[in-house]
Amino acid sequence: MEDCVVSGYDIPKGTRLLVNLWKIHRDPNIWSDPCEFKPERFLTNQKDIDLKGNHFELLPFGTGRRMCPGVYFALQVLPLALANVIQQFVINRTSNEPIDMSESSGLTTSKATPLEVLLAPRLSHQMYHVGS
Ligand code: HEM
Repeated sequence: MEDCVVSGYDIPKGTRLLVNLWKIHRDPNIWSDPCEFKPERFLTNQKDIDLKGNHFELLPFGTGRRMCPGVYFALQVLPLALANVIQQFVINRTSNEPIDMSESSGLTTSKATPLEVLLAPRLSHQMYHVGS
């Protein structure tokens, strides 16, 4: 390792650098309304974005040689798991209050206020049979 310069900043060798993905993922030069929950952006103007570490404006799985080795597994399983929940349950809110989207701080970001929902079976009860 050697001393280096990143974007004009002198970085001595041995420095531990943490990349602030929260900031990158809310860069207003890339994302319109960066703090708004707009999943449809990935079906429209950002539909060609690559999640696998090649487009540095969105790095949910990291990038480079230490990026997440579970990326392909996660991308296969997550839509299946979500589709199963949506297919099998009617999901309702417990109140009509606007959803509090504020975030807690930490190494990873989660909702400051948990979202409470009610799940009701959508299918006939035989469809939920598990075990022997
Ligand atoms: C939505 C699901 C997931 C997300 C968003 C995610 C995200 C990440 C991120 C951001 C890293 C750090 C990459 C870096 O340091 O640059 C990581 C590392 C890692 N992930 Fe995932 N991950 C997910 C699912 C999984 C799954 C399903 C597995 C295993 C089956 C997995 C196994 C690992 C391992 C072993 C590392 C450490 C890699 C290393 O340090 O070399 N992840 N993941």
